[in-house]
Amino acid sequence: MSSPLFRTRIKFCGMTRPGDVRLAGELGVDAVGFVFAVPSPRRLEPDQAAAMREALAPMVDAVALFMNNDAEEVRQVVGVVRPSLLQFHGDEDEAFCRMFGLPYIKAVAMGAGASPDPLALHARYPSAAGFLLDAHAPGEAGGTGRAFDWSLAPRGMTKPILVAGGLTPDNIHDAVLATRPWGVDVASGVEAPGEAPGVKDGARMRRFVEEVRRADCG
Ligand SMILES: O=C(O)c1ccccc1NCC(=O)[C@H](O)[C@H](O)COP(=O)(O)O
Repeated sequence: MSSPLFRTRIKFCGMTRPGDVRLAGELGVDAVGFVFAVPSPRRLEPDQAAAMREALAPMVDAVALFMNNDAEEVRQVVGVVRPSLLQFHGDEDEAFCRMFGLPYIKAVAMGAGASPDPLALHARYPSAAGFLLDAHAPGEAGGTGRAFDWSLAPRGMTKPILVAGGLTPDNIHDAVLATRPWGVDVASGVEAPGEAPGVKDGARMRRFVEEVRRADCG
């Protein structure tokens, strides 16, 4: 997608500290993600995420991320955290994804050379607000720091596409130019080296945003 007025949306995922959430807003990031997927090292309890939501600037989306969580847990998170968007990474079907009455993004596994058919995706999830192309293989968790082959990103998707997986300040410029997505999503690529997963690095966050904006001008 390119137009003089277009800007690539940015989501920082797997936030675990209020200060990182605050900085994301100041940097002009469009959305932050709170992870409730059981296998994730970035997993939060609902009340932790609710506390971090308080640090969120106005007009920045709070996204709640799930992977095969049961409906009761999703409902509890929706009630306590009040996300504006849901993101599903598991085997959830259309009926499950839509039952919470919020817009949702469905993650699509791009690992192991997968090359999904856009028509089939739209047919399977007609109510999805968009799709997130992530580098993990089917059945695996995200947040791996691995990239997928961007040339396999499906073309001709009519709904917004987010590209994710292994994005960093060093490769995001090329990733945006290669895929021209609606948005990009990053977890480990803006984290502080040597720190626990979820601990973001202010300088990396800033440089990531700068590089996306540079690509938007290209
Ligand atoms: O981030 C996680 O720990 C995670 C766990 C289980 C399912 C999904 C998860 N993250 C999803 C995301 O949206 C990440 O931003 C995406 O996978 C990219 O991660 P990274 O390669 O670390 O930038």
